[in-house]
Amino acid sequence: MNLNEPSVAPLQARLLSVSQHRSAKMNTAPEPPVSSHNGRSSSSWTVASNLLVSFQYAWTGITYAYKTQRNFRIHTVIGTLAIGLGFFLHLSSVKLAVIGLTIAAVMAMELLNTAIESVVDLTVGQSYHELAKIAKDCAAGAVLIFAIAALLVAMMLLIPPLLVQLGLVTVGVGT
Ligand SMILES: Nc1ncnc2c1ncn2[C@@H]1O[C@H](COP(=O)(O)OP(=O)(O)OP(=O)(O)O)[C@@H](O)[C@H]1O
Repeated sequence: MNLNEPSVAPLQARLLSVSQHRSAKMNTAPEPPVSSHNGRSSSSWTVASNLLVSFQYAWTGITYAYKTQRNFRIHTVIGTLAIGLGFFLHLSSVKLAVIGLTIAAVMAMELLNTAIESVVDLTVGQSYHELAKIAKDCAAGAVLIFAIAALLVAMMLLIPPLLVQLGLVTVGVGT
């Protein structure tokens, strides 16, 4: 393909834009750990030998997402505040469970989004590909849907008893 053809110009511009975006992101987000793990270099890997090692791998993924993904940190903080508020308002255990599950679902979605982004980047690198865009946009859309649902759930379960607690509503709503 001749990259100087006029029809390729938009593609080149898009490629440059994505490349700049990736570079900017790489300046703010730490790269995955490259140090040795369990005595092995990061260029080798091993199947988890037991349940504890599996948990360690999972925890590594969670901490990686926390360190590198701003949205994951936001969800963590908001989720912690929502659960804390739920306890403060003496919500029933069922309502606390619903809030907890909803928050967990959002954070799990964010982890899957990060996983998909990593696999896409691993596959296409810095090059622009329409399927890479679709994969990343759909993964981001999935997170957005869950985040909106979590917000609605939290509003429905937390706001009525909060208004009662603040004395703004006197009827027995909520808890
Ligand atoms: N290789 C690619 N080819 C085409 N488009 C891409 C490519 N990489 C990223 N994009 C586009 O750029 C957007 C941002 O991609 P990026 O990998 O930076 O995600 P992000 O902004 O870090 O997302 P999140 O905030 O969910 O972590 C994607 O949603 C996609 O539209």
